[in-house]
Amino acid sequence: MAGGFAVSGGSGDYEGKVTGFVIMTCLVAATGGLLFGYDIGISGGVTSMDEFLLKFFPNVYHKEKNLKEGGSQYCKFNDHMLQLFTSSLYLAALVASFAASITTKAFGRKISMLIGGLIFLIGAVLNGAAMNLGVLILGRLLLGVGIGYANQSVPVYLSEMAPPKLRGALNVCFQMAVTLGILIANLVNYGTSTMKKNGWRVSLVLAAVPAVVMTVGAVFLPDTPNSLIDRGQKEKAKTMLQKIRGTSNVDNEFEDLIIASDMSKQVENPWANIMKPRYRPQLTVAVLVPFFQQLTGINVIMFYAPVLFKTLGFGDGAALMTAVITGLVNVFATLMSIFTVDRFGRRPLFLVGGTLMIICQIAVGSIIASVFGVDGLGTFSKGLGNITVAIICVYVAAFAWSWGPLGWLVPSEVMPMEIRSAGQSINVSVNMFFTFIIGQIFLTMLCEMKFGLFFFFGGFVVIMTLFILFFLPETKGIPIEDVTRIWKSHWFWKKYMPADDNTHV
Ligand SMILES: OC[C@H]1O[C@](O)(CO)[C@@H](O)[C@@H]1O
Repeated sequence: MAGGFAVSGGSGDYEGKVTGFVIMTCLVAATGGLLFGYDIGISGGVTSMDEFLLKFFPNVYHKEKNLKEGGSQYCKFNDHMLQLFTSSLYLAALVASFAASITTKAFGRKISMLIGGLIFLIGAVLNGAAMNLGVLILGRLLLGVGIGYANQSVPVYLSEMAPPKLRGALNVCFQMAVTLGILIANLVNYGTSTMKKNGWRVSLVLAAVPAVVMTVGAVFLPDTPNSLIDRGQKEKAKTMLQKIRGTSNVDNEFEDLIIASDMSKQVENPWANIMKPRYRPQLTVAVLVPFFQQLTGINVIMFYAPVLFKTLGFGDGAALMTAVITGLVNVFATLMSIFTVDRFGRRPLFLVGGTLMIICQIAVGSIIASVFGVDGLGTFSKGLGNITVAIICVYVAAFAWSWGPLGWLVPSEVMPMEIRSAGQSINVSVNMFFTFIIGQIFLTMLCEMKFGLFFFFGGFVVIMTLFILFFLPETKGIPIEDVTRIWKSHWFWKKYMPADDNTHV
C-alpha cells in the first residue's frame, strides 16, 4: 500500500531524468492503486442491487422490501454475511501482505506483482461467475490475497524506481489512484444498475481490467536495482540504474544503494529495534495514524454509501448517483491535498480537516436523529435528504485533504532506516485490520447504535484531532536524516530520546 513507499534513504542529489521507465513505473503504481480503490468502491453498489441481494442474501432483500410497509430503517441491511462479503477481502489482504513481504524480499518485486495480479484475476472471474455465496466469498478472499500482494510490492517497486526527488509525490499519487479506483467503481455500478440482468456480474468482473494491466506490467517491467543488489547481482544492478535514470553518471546513487543494502542487512531485527524506547514516537505514529484514519468512519461512506443513502430513503438510481458524487469529491479533494501539503504543512491540513469532519458528523447524526429518532421510523423529505448528502460531501472532502493521503505520508516520513520496514508493515497491517473491522461491523453498529453511530465516529475524530494538536510535530520539509531533531525538541517525546545521541536515529 501507499504506506510502503520510503525504502532507501539518500539525500536525493543524484543525476537522473524522468525516463520512460519512470513513467511506466507511475502507470504500474496507478494500476496498483486503481485495483485497490475499485474493490473498495464496488461492493457497496453491488450490495444495493436487488438482483444480487435476491440471489445471495434473500433475507436482506425481503427485509428491505417489507420495510416499505414500516419498521426500523436502521436495521434493514444488518446481516453478518453481507458484511463478510465486503470485509473478507481486507482480512485476506492483511494475511497475504505478510506472505508478500517474504516473497518480495526473496524473489524480487516483480514476482510478487505477478502473483498478486494473477490471483486477483482468478478472484475477479470467480466473483463475476459466482452461482452461490461460497464461491462469491472465495472470490473475495482471492481478490484480497491479490490486493495484499499488490499493496505490498507495488509501493516498494515504485519507491525504488522513482528518482528520490519524486518519491514523496508518488506516495500521494498512489492514494490519488485509490480514490480514482473508487470513483470508477461508483460509475460502473451506476451504469450496470440500469442493466436488466447481471449488472452486478459486470461490475465484479470488470475488476479484472486493472489486474490484467498489472500482470502484464509485472512481466515486462525491469527488476529494481535495489532488488538486484540484495540478490547479489551488482553489475546488473548498475547497468539497470543507468538505464532507468537515463545517464551513465549514477555512481553516487549506486554507492548509496549499496550502503543502504549493507545497512539493512546489518539491521538484524527491525522489529526488536522499533520496540526500543527511543522509537516510541515512531511506533505510536505507526499504530495510531492508520487506526485513526479508519476510525474517521470514512469507509462507512466508501463501502456502504449506496446502502446508507437507501437507508435515508433514496431510490436505487439516486443512491448510486449520490455515491458517484461523493466519489468525485474524494478525487478532487485528494488533488487539492497534493497541491497544498508542502505549502501549508501537515498539521494545518489535519487540524482543519478534523474540525470540519467533527462538525459534519454531529450535523448528520442530529439530522438522522430528528427524522428517524430511536425507533427508526420516519421518512426523509427530499430537501433534507439533499442537505444530508451535501454535508456528507464536505465530510469526504475534509477527509480527503487530511487523513486520506496524510495517513500514509506522515508515517513514511518519520521512520529512520533501521525501523522502516517494521514501521511500514505495522502501518499497513493496522490499516487493513481496521478496514476489515469497519467493513464487518458497520451495518450492525448502525442497527444497534442508530444515529449515535455518527456521534461515535465524531468522538474519535475529536480524539485524533487533539492527538495531532499535542503529539504530532510538523514534518513538512524535514529531510528524513534530520527527523530525530523534531522529536528531541518536542515537549512530550523528548523524554524518550537518548541525550548523547547525535546520529540520525
Ligand atoms: O479515499 C478513501 C480510501 O482511502 C483509504 O483510507 C486508503 O488510504 C481507504 O481506507 C479509503 O477507502
